[in-house]
Amino acid sequence: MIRVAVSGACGRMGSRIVKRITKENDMEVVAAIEAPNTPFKGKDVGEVIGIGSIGVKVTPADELEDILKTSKPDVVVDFTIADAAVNTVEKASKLGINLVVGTTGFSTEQLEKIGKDVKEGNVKAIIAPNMAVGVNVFFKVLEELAKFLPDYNVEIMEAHHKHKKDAPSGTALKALEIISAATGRDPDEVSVYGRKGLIGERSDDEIGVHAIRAGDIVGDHIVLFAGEGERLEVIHRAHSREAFVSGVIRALRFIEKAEPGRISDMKDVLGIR
Ligand SMILES: NC(=O)c1ccc[n+]([C@@H]2O[C@H](COP(=O)([O-])OP(=O)(O)OC[C@H]3O[C@@H](n4cnc5c(N)ncnc54)[C@H](O)[C@@H]3O)[C@@H](O)[C@H]2O)c1
Ligand SMILES: O=C(O)C1=N[C@H](C(=O)O)CCC1
Repeated sequence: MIRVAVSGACGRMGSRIVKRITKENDMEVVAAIEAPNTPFKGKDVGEVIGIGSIGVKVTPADELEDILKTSKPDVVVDFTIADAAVNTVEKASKLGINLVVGTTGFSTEQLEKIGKDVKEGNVKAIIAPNMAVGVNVFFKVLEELAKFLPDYNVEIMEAHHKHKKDAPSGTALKALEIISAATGRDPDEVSVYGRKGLIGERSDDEIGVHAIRAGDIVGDHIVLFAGEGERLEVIHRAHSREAFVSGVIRALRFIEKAEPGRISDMKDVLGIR
């Protein structure tokens, strides 16, 4: 039985992850962590998220270390916000607890600290900005297309719900990273985030990245490769957050096989080379 602690347990993703785990026969929720000021402290997380009591109470994040020591999870799943996830990784790594992290919006420095903590703790960690199987195939398609179309102009567009706090999406940034690497470009040099004013002609090297926030859009990503007289558009549309949750469940079943001390991603989980 895989013992799972969920951080962000009452959020859009965390609540769906808790709900799904309760339906699986090889895993169980042993801790539900929420924001330090959560109004749900001490309440049964199942009742909070509307599935009925599951016998696990909501714990505020300032008690994270204690609840990890007492609940003894095999894995901590984090779908929170960047600052919180950095703390989750630090505390879990020090306690030798494996990690599945879906949170996005990390700074470069935060990603470096996460990598350092995972290495020092020699824990197994699966960290991915998008856990949907289709998106990770989409990433592979982008890598191959970029190699065949190095001279085409690339624009990356993403659309998410109005509640999303970070922009552009972690998925869009990963697409930028993949295409840049496949075409020998430095993403920090070529990325252009939106455009406004008398900006002059577009350089061929630049990669546009554009974020739309509206309504209840679950998650759309469109990447276009535009050349002379034609363009290719690769599109992924998430219809439901269940696409991400299914990826989390796959990651939870994979993690025992992951390499300790390094950050694995969904390519490792899905066997995509
Ligand atoms: N990797 C993926 O497949 C994937 C899919 C969806 C969302 N995400 C990312 O997951 C994150 C959460 O998305 P969401 O839509 O669930 O957001 P959300 O705001 O609905 O949920 C976040 C939850 O974290 C809680 N929280 C805040 N600070 C905390 C702390 N210090 N400790 C514990 N919990 C804390 C909040 O109270 C909230 O309940 C975002 O970064 C988003 O980009 C990733
Ligand atoms: O709902 C969100 O927030 C999502 N964020 C991920 C990202 O930032 O790439 C993708 C899935 C949805």
